[in-house]
Order: sequence, then C-alpha cells, then structure tokens
Amino acid sequence: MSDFDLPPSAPRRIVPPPAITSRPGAESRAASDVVRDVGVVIVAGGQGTRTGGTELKQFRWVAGKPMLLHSLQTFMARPDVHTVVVVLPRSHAADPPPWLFQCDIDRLLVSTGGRERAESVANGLEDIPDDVRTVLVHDAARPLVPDDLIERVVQEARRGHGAVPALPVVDTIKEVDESGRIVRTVERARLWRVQTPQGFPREMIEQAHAVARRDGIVATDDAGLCERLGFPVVVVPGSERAMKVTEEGDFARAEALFALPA
Ligand SMILES: Nc1ccn([C@@H]2O[C@H](COP(=O)(O)OP(=O)(O)OP(=O)(O)O)[C@@H](O)[C@H]2O)c(=O)n1
Ligand SMILES: C[C@](O)(CO)[C@H](O)COP(=O)(O)O
Repeated sequence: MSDFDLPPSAPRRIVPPPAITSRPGAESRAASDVVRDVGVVIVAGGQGTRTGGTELKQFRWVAGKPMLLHSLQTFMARPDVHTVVVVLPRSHAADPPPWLFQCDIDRLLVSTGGRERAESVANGLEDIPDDVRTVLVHDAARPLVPDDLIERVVQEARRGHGAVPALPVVDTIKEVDESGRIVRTVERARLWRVQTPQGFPREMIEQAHAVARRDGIVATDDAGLCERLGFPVVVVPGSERAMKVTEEGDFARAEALFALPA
C-alpha cells in the first residue's frame, strides 16, 4: 500500500502528548529579550526512494540519533525560533515516533506531508502560528546544518528578501544528450548549488505557495516559487556541512562530517 492510499481523514495537525515535559532551559530562553518570531517548517514527508532502502531516510540513525532529530534540535536551540512545524509522511503523522518529542515540545507542531515536497511545505505553512514574521523551510535530509548558516539566512530574510544558502559551482559543467554525447560546456560563473534552510518574509512565502497551488506550478525548492513571482531572492554563503542525504552513500559522508569539528 502506498502512503497515499491511506485514508484522507488522517489528522493534519497533532498536539504532542502532554506526558512529555519540555527540555530544561526553555523557560530561561523565553525570558530573554530576543524576538521570537521565526517559524521553521522542516519537511520530512518524503519517501527517500533514491536511497534504495525500505526505511524512511529521515528516520534512519546518523551520528547517534534519527536524522530528523539533528536539525530539529538545532533549530530548537535558537532563541529566535517561535515554532517548528515538522511535516511527516501521512503514514506517520498521526502517530509520530516518540523520539520526535526530545525537544522543547511547547514549540513543536506536526503536520502531514503531501505527494510532492512543495505540497508538504504548503501544509506546514498552514500551521505556522500568527506571531511568526520570518519563515525558514528546511529539509530533514540536511541534518548537519550549521547555526551560523541559519543566522545568515535569518538576517537576510529579516531585511525583506528571500534568502538561500548556496555554494558556487567549482567543477566544469557539461550539457550532455541522451546518448551520452556532450552538447556544450556551460558557463559556470553564475551557477550556484542551493541548500536549505531557505528563509522568507512570511507574506512572501505564503503568497508564493498559494499561487503555486492555484496555478499548478512545480519547483524543486521554495525560492523557485518566489523567483517566478518576481520577489527578490538572494544567496548567502552556504556550507558543505549542509549537504543533503540523497543516496545511500551519503549516510557515510554525513557520519564522517559529524565526526569532524564544525
Ligand atoms: N513529498 C515530499 C517529498 C520530500 N519531502 C522532504 O523534502 C526533503 C528533500 O527531499 P529529497 O531529498 O528529495 O527527499 P525524498 O523526496 O524523500 O527523496 P527521493 O526523491 O529520493 O524520494 C526531504 O527532507 C524530504 O523528506 C517532503 O517533505 N515531502
Ligand atoms: C530544496 C533542495 O534541497 C534545494 O537543494 C532540493 O531542491 C530538494 O529536492 P531535490 O529533488 O533533491 O533537488
């Protein structure tokens, strides 16, 4: 049975179980004078087909804990984060894994994923609370995201732009046809590899997803939807540590990076 054959009546929003208490320290952060107006959507609603395995990659253990928990705890450690909405596959959203609540559960919401990544993001955005002004969208598949990278994205998004962490392409790039023959060498000076979290003023990202949903626009990232509407989106320096676990071999790469100092 596929994830999308499950009944559509599965709850869209889950309140974490009351028996689990908040992480120590949450109270002191609440008392700080940092403006807590950043909302985070962590998309973990994919099937991880490119890993070739049967277990969902975002739940697989890397460096001592489930992959998703790494970035969840990184965002929760930030005093400016108001709420983190974790988007899970429909098959898991009604009954999330218990380890998910190893964070400040007062700031945690769980939403249900969609068939495409963009649909999962749109579902998560619907649960972002009213107090949030800046929204970050992050892949659970990027467990090593450094806090200084997040800070750069937040700072730029607070200035009213979309902000995307990115690294310049350093290899020579070829366009190749279906037979394997090189068509041409592509000018790489203006090519960048983009990562997450991508950050946006709340109104910008909500409008971009609303238009995409209405018009059936598809993009592999959230900045792509904003670009199409002519919203300003800029790059900020990314990090090799923010790599995405996409294929089986990436698990070993991620483990190796975790073992290195940040
Ligand atoms: N319908 C989807 C598809 C993807 N994602 C999430 O988007 C992030 C980036 O996607 P990707 O690495 O492509 O993950 P998968 O879609 O799970 O992988 P694959 O394409 O190999 O199936 C992941 O954290 C994934 O869980 C999601 O929330 N909902
Ligand atoms: C959002 C993203 O991680 C930016 O690099 C990426 O686009 C996710 O989808 P992909 O299909 O794995 O490129």
